[in-house]
Amino acid sequence: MTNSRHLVHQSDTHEEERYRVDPRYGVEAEPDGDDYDGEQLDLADRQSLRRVVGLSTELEDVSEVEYRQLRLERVVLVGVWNTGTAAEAEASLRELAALAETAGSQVLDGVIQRRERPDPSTYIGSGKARELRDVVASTGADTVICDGELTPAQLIHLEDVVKVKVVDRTALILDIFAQHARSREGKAQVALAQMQYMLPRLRGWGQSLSRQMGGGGSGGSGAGGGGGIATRGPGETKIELDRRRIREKMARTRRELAEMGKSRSTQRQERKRGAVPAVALAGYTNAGKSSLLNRLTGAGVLVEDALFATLDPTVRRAQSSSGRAFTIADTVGFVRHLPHLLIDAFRSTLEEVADADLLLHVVDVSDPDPEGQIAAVREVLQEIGAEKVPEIVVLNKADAADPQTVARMLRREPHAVLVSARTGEGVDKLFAAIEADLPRPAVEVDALVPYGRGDLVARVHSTGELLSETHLETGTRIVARVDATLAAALGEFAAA
Ligand SMILES: Nc1nc2c(ncn2[C@@H]2O[C@H](COP(=O)(O)OP(=O)(O)OP(=O)(O)O)[C@@H](O)[C@H]2O)c(=O)[nH]1
Ligand SMILES: [Mg+2]
Repeated sequence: MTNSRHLVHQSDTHEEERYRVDPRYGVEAEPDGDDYDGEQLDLADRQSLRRVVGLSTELEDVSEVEYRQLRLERVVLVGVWNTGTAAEAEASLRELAALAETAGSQVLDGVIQRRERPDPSTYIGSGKARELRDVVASTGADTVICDGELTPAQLIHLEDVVKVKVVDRTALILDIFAQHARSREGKAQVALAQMQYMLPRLRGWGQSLSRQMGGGGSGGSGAGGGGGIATRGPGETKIELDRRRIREKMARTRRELAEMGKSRSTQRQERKRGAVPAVALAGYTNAGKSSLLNRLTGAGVLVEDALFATLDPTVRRAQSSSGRAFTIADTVGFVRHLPHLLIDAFRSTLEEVADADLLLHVVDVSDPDPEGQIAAVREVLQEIGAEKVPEIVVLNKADAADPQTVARMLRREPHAVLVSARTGEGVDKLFAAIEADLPRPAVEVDALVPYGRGDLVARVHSTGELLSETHLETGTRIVARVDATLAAALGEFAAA
């Protein structure tokens, strides 16, 4: 079907979805009597869904179409369990609860349903949806959060039954990211993901446009079911405008991000040219990446017992035990079912990880299911093309971990180092492991450097791998592995 208003109008009685328009337009979509009777809320009920416009200030000027704001809500969680064990389903819902709390919500209750696959219409099926409505009513919740990604139609149908707003995991994670983004790049990345999320949902609402005239919102021109060009009302123009403005803003944001990505990659190239190896921290959210960065470098990076505390990559300099310099980058944490549009939006940040010489994959070993976290992180690593980067598994929070879990993890991940960023335990071993795994500079040199060229000796110390150093009468005899640039600089002093 084409995108034409006209066609949409003609076929809209067959559409499954219902459509909404911001009540402030005065053109709240009218139920189409034929199709939607039983499920339709009346206008008052609809408005009692307490819709709030705009997910973040960033988006407010983009679109005035309604959006499901999450902050400070009283929520009930609902999950559909179709694979894995009951314990896994529960763990997933507990994580959803932690995410909801991170977003500022108060979790009142959680419901899990076993189904082959989510119900195409209401996600949990109509019977369960009615049960959920009772839970919502008895707890006084104002929001339901589903542990998955729902289609716009599922969200709307479920809302009609439970009579409060329904959001999905993707929207929740987007909201957390929006609250936490600080840098210009981070904000732009989140805004892009939010706009992408909104666009298909806008289309649904936009399709009610043909009813807007008949709905009386624009002064009752009386077009009724007539259709055709004449039915295009101001509301329609407005939605079209919103949609176009979102697309334009998305294009603009993409261009800005591309620019920022370019300067980030230039910086990275420069670091590369300086032959300073790049180490990146990666891992599940709340695993302790920022704490570890602070331990390794003394950097004052925000540490918080919250999911997704870090969204902006921080790059710091550090030194291995033998004095070799390397950079170390903190990054955004990963989570199960990280929305794809976020991975896309954060691609340039995540390139920091894919381009690293060495990954420190930080795992919270005090978690009941560290294996699940590792699997989720590796899935994302693969998606961003970082699966070939050498990796050290860092089992963090040793101080709080169950010894049996630790033993199990050490057996499972032989190339792992057990540490506690909190107590400092194991950090020396981690430094030694990093040292051993840093890429070896390419060229072996043997040079007699005159005492006047202490700068070259210092460069060998900080960027090369020193094999031997002897102080002779005429200068310092150095045998070392260094990168090509430094090898060239040392060329004129090559020992015979
Ligand atoms: N007991 C214990 N707690 C730790 C340790 N390391 C970090 N934590 C705590 O774990 C929580 C998360 O730490 P962060 O360093 O913010 O974790 P992160 O991986 O950077 O998290 P995000 O940026 O949110 O993805 C904080 O409350 C830390 O104090 C540790 O070794 N032991
Ligand atoms: Mg962090």
